[in-house]
Amino acid sequence: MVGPGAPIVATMRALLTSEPVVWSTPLRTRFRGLDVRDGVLVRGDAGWGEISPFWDYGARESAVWLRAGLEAAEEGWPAPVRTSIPVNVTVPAVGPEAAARIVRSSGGCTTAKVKVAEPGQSVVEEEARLEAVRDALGPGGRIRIDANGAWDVETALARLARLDRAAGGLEYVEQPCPTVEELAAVRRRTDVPVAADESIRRAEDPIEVRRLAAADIVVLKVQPLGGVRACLRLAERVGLPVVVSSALESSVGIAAGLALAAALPELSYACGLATVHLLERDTVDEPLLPVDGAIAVHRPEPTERSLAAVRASDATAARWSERLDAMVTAGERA
Ligand SMILES: O=C(O)CCC(=O)C1=CC=C[C@@H](O)[C@@H]1C(=O)O
Ligand SMILES: [Mg+2]
Repeated sequence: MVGPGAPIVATMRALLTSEPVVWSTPLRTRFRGLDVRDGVLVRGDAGWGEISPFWDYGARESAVWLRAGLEAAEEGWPAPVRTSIPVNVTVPAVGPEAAARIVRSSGGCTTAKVKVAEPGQSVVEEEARLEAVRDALGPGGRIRIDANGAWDVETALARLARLDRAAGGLEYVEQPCPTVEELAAVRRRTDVPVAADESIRRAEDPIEVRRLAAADIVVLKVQPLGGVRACLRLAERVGLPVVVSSALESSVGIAAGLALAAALPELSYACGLATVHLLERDTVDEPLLPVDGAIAVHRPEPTERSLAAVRASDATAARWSERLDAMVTAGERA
């Protein structure tokens, strides 16, 4: 992982004195073990940037997220080559009725990404979720699943056979196993394409995925990878098709994901950027949600009113203030 460089650290200090806004909202559905999402917004000459590393990320890893927020606020993003980004609906590890409802109210998405391998759930529950999603999408829809690295190779192969059948065909499986070597082993033994997520965003060397032929597709997330430009460079080096996905940000952070998806020279898969519906409240008045299965590339501005609706408690604000300090310090040391 690369840390922020020296010039960025100076900018950071300057920005952090300009009153970051700390926001917080409950989630509508528990996701990634979370019931609440919170973070910081900073404003610079180029607009608003979001800094919202998950709480289980340490200061050094979070310093990379900080750099993405500063890029948004201070520099802005490279010119777009498209104006609209096709997106998937994200289906958390919910029961079949809720899964179908989420797909039907997704704003016209024809691709669904379904969470599997939730602790405590059985493969039978996963099959029921996938069957319900297929029914709701119809035969022309695409279904991808995300196991967040929960399986070993043999479990992955056994689950993929069953889940591929239940889904009526899988577009791909995201991060079936934790390591790059295991991803490569799964890929050699299944026809279901493999996408790398954690093996890119939490790896010491993301290019390992390419070197070991471990994936057909890479998932890129702007904040954990340090910004739109860093992701564009990585996409070029890794040389595989890209799916831009969110880190469950508010619309300010999602706008950076849209900017990346809009600037990539090629984009052949729907992106995982339709996650604002998972949040009960948003940092802008008009959230970045899909219409006809796509989100228009733009950058909504928070307003006084929208920020008042998500303003965090004093206790949460104090925790973030301490955390930002730790991130800056970790960034300076990197
Ligand atoms: O890709 C999507 O459809 C939405 C984003 C998403 O699934 C995730 C966002 C943030 C944290 C992750 O656990 C999760 C993922 O693993 O891809
Ligand atoms: Mg993932």
